[in-house]
Amino acid sequence: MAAVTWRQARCWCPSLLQVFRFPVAQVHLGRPTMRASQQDFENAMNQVKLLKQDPGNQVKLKLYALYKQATDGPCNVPKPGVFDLVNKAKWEAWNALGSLPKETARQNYVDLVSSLSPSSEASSQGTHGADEKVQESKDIVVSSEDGITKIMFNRPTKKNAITFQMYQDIMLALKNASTDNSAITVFTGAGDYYCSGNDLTNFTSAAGGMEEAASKGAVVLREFVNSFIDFPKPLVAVVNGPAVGISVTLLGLFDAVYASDKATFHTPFSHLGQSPEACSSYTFPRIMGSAKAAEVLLFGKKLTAREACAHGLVSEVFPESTFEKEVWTRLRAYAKLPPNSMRISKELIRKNEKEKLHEVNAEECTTLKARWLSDECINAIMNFVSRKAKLGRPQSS
Ligand SMILES: CCCCCCCCCCC/C=C/C(=O)SCCNC(=O)CCNC(=O)[C@H](O)C(C)(C)COP(=O)(O)OP(=O)(O)OC[C@H]1O[C@@H](n2cnc3c(N)ncnc32)[C@H](O)[C@@H]1OP(=O)(O)O
Repeated sequence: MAAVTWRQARCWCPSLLQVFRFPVAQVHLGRPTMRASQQDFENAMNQVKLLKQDPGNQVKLKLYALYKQATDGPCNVPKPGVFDLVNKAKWEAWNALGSLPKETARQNYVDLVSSLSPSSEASSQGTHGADEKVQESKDIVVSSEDGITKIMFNRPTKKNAITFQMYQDIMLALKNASTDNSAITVFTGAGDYYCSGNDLTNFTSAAGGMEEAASKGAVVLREFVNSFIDFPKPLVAVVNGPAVGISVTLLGLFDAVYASDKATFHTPFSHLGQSPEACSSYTFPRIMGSAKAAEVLLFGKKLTAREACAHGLVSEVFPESTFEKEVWTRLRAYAKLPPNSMRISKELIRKNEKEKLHEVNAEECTTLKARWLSDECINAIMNFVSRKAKLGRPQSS
């Protein structure tokens, strides 16, 4: 329906940039709380007016929606009538942003404009077309095809362990995916593992002392998990092999989890002298019940894919031989569903617990920061780094 309306709108009004008339003078912004300042935002608005090439109606609608969200907040004006095609298309684009915070909308607006400017045309952030690589980074590969943005852990020689840079790349990928043309976003892993969790050398290789690394780690982790809590589109994990640590706990924030029958789910936090993250101290007991969650989070009990499915963490398990084919066929069909409807439904599902999730995330990060400085954790990491310990092997003291 939306596509038809938009096509009609294009015929009726070829120059939507004029129709949208970005009202620079009417901007009243609060104190910026994220990275894009008011000045960045205003600069971006001016940059839009200087664009040499028409960015296309889709992009203009997106700009309009982000601008309105950043300045007025969520759309709460009545929907224009069916024959008011242009305003209806604009309203729909704005309304689709749901409760996206003003600061995030402002940041996304600035990012979108910067991706349109000539200087960044050749940069890593491309426009999001079919089967297109949309983000170049060594260990996180982002591509877009058939309405699906795929974010792939791509460090198979290290079992896709997540480095500091990969945390940053994933946050950027999620931010881009939240406003690109795709309907759903999918995480998967390259090679035999889905992901072996946090790279245990993140802390040992960090510049500065442990104290500094722990403080930085807590900030990065909080921001990283927030980007999953706030992600507005359906988020799906295609778990192609074993998953460890944070790659497991994050699954509690996904909308669907499809697993190969060779996947396993392991959260060895006590073995590592650490504590749960990614809101799992809240999501896991809710998903699997407190008794099973305790086994998994306190005692590090590894779940098979079928066990994880029986306990509600996994949506469905597929035989390894047909896993990729079956799952991607299904996802391509899901990606054809009306995207606004999916976003709105997700928002309804998440709305009542978003605040709670942010609260839990903050508390888990504070707890982890202290854990990272504990002897238990430092010894466990040093044991791994010096190859004395690996999951499943007894730890030396
Ligand atoms: C400035 C600070 C910034 C910090 C940024 C934020 C921090 C947020 C932290 C959030 C908290 C997260 C917690 C977790 O995720 S806890 C879980 C951590 N993961 C592990 O404990 C797994 C450790 N790995 C293993 O036990 C085994 O490698 C594994 C069972 C996964 C596989 O064993 P296998 O025998 O099949 O393979 P190898 O051991 O030979 O592995 C191949 C190579 O990969 C390296 N590897 C694997 N996993 C990790 C890892 N998690 N971290 C670092 N390196 C890893 C392994 O060392 C091998 O490398 P080499 O070939 O060079 O020896």
